[in-house]
Amino acid sequence: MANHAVLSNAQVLVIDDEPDLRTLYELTLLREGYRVETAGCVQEARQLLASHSFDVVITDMRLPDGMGTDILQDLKTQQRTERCIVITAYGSAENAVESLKAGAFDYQTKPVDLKQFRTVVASAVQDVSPRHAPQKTAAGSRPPETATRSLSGAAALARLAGDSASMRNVKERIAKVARSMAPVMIRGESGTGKELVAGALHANSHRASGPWVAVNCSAIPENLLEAEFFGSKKGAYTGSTQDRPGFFQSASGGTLFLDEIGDLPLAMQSKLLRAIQERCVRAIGAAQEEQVDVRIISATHKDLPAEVSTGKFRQDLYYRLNVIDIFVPPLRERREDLPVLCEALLARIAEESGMPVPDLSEQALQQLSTQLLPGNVRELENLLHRAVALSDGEVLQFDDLQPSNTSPAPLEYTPPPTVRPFSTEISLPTDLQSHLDQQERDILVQTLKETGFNRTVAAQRLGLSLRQIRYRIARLKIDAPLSPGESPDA
Ligand SMILES: Nc1ncnc2c1ncn2[C@@H]1O[C@H](COP(=O)(O)OP(=O)(O)OP(=O)(O)O)[C@@H](O)[C@H]1O
Repeated sequence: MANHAVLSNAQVLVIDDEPDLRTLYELTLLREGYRVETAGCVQEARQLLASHSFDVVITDMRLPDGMGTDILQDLKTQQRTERCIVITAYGSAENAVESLKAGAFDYQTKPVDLKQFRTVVASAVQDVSPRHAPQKTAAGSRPPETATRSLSGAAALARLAGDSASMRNVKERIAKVARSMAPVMIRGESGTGKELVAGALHANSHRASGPWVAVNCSAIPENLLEAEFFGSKKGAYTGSTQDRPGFFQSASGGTLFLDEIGDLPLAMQSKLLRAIQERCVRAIGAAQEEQVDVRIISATHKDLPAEVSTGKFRQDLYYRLNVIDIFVPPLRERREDLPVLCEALLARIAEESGMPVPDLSEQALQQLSTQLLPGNVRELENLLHRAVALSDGEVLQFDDLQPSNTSPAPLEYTPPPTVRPFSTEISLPTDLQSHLDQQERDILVQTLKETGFNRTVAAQRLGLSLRQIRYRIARLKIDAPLSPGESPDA
């Protein structure tokens, strides 16, 4: 019986040169309620595609007059909306990866498992189903379901603040690859926003209404990894009183985000590879394997090719996960994003704490731009959080902002004009506050002496207001005579 009655008029094109297989696929799809047409070679397929559009195209990789990737290429250059599923020979990982890179929605390996085949076609059809949904809206406008979905996808992209060329690239790439099944690997330093990128990929995919399961691989004790990933059955080990789904089962129909993938131990890497290749997992204590339909997005701050070459990361798993690669640049390479990032982060902080959005003065922004921020956007967020918590007015100050010298200055860092980065080679004081107080006192005393103890002129020289310099003189207990005409309690 068809599971997808509502989508029953979806049109599928099957391309395979083996008549038996063609018939098998055709019958399977007809029983699901789809309308099916078939072709035995590239040329025949092109004729059908030229005559009308389909929802899904399923093509064998090797065809008598060309390759399945030729069809993919056609669809791409003609900017057609058909989702393409490529069927590759068993064990031919390169072909599978190649077709995903070329824009295939998904692939299946031979011999095709019909249950899996139906699931994959159903997700591909669902992805394009709005065209077939009852058109309740005005011609040209989107049916409600798609509108909501694309809105949340757009919102997820908008959450990624930044207008620099590199961030625009990242966003374009997200929009481009979100809707395929291809695994994506996100690289970037800690705190650059990799998880936000992963979330935007999910929100813009056809799985947006499915589950989103984010896992920090480095946070799970090694002996629990298998149970956490693949689940466990009741009684599988002492104390397991009920069946527990693993990450794969929980993410079924959605996206599994594997953060810090580089920290996964080798033994677990092999198990993960198998699960990805076979699309099956076996819960601990289970007799049977179960099929899982998840899209994998992984992230790492490590140099995984280097880990591969030292044998710490499996090369085959690396290739499986890294079909599509997205690099999130560090903040120091997109300093121009600082103002809009601050604005977005402050708006978020204010919303979370139910307070009005504080203003960031030019001066405060200047102060921030002197920071190296090796912790990237997370560090910036923490600084802003602190400033908001400590500020008493609506305009933020960073009175005690210190140079970030916790990690070496990156070589390619170019400071913005007029702002000098702090040297990382200063000798570090043991008591920072008294060290800074002493420096401030020396500067004030020297300026006061040079201006004949005229506080107004000294303040002007140092870019302070009269009130500020008076406050500092008092705080640092500087013994300065009053300037002529100045009242002691002014
Ligand atoms: N472009 C951005 N716009 C707005 N907020 C951002 C942006 N990039 C990162 N953030 C915020 O910075 C914090 C860190 O981001 P995220 O957790 O995505 O980084 P990450 O690269 O995954 O870090 P890690 O490698 O340490 O897991 C989050 O609170 C996130 O919301």
